[in-house]
Amino acid sequence: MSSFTIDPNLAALAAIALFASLIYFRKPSRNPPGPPGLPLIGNILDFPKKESWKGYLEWGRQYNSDILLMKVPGTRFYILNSIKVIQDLLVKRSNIYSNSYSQLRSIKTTWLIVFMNTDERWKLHRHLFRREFDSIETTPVNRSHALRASRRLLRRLLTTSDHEGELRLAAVDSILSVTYGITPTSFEHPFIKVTGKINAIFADVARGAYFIDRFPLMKYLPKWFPGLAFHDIADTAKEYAKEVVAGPYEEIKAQVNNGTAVSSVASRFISALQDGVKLSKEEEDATRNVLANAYLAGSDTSIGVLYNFVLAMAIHPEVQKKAQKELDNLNGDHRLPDFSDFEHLPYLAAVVNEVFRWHPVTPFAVYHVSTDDDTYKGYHIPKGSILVPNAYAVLRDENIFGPDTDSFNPERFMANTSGKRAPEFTDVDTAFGFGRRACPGRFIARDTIWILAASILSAYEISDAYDMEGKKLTPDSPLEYTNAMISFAPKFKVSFKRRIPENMIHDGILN
Ligand code: HEM
Repeated sequence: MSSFTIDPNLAALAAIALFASLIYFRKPSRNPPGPPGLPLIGNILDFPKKESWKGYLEWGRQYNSDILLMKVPGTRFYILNSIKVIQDLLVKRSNIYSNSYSQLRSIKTTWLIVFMNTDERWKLHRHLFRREFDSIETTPVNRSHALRASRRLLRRLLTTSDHEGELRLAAVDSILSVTYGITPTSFEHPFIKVTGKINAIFADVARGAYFIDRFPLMKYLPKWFPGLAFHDIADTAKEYAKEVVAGPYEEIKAQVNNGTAVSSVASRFISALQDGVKLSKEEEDATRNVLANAYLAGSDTSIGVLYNFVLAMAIHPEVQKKAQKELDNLNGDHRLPDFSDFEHLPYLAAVVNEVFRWHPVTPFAVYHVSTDDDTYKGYHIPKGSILVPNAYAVLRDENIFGPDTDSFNPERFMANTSGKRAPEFTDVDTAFGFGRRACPGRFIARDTIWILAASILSAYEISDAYDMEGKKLTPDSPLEYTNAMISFAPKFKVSFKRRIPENMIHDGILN
């Protein structure tokens, strides 16, 4: 029998040669294009200072790519500039692209859904959100609150000169009525005050976190290090957070006990508990959180959209008149609109869609973080990368929404003569984020904005938009929106002129 032996030295050499050739011939992992940046600090100095979404869209054109890379030491930001790349990654591969990104996590905002990672606890919160804000049982009650809030706004507009304040109050009124049955008459309401303080703190922390975004290694430095004072502010936020989550909940519990509670998400929940429905501690905590989250996530966003609506109407009187004609043809001067009118007002629906599209209040939706290494179009995307979906870029895409997407034109959402709608998407879901994390409040958000828009247009004519320097605003006026996660129009003033008998507005108040 012949024996075959391998020289161990030769075998080792062959293994090394094979390994080296694998490394040598391995396809180099490519990066998407993007601004080159500087050694050591990468792209830290490149991030646009104003309306970043426009800058990213411009770079996309310049580098002829719908995916861009911005590197800072320790972190990679992938800018996603088209619906295709957003759907390919955040929707089709949502199993690895759905974690949230937040430096605020360092301040233990564990009750904020938007900053939770996609674990079982997050799923429970999303489930409760869906049940309370998007179900056949709850929608009619929620809508009745939004309707009442819109009627209260009409009455306040009769006498006020602070239109901006009244619009803010209306958005807050609607969301607080739905969640807690609370109808605030001013911003002095304690709950609004404490959430205002929390929001201010988040803004401060986000500013502090700005440096951490760009120098992630800073998070390992001690608290006393200059620039990290936000850690202390964060401790205060924790105290306020307790008030936001527990305060109104206890108030409604007392009302349920003494029989004065108005039907709301909170009162339904507390009544069910008292009727013997058994819940785990996690479920009870999650419900309390959902209530507070609805207010925090839903108020500033709704306020921003409402301002955009009023601004668009003031600078586009022809659009306003067309929507009013549609409303007048349906109800004339005999009644104010309600949700039963929705199907009969297609132009108004198009106006509301166009408001969400024209200047999205969340131009980047919310950043997502990847939980695994991935390859896309030959590009390597390492675990822990930050994905920045440019919703603004999608909402300005002429292949989807038709020509001249910088202009405010509701017709783009109307069926054309062949019965086909112009845009590929017949609504603006894109304005509400992507994949598993898409906004769970979008149904109540749309309802709220729709009924406010229908009510305001029925009862008032909006005109004479001026900026704060007193310059008249027109469709051609440059409007610089705030460079923030929730982006607001520059401040402006308008006039509201009543167009229906005053008693109709008073009679429209519902108890
Ligand atoms: C008015 C217009 C609104 C806009 C434009 C808007 C937009 C968004 C966006 C873009 C996201 C992030 C989605 C993503 O990660 O991809 C989000 C998340 C969220 N929104 Fe809204 N939103 C609005 C109103 C509301 C309202 C009224 C509520 C509550 C009733 C609400 C509750 C939430 C919550 C809880 C999240 C976090 C979801 C999660 O992380 O899983 N939003 N919203």
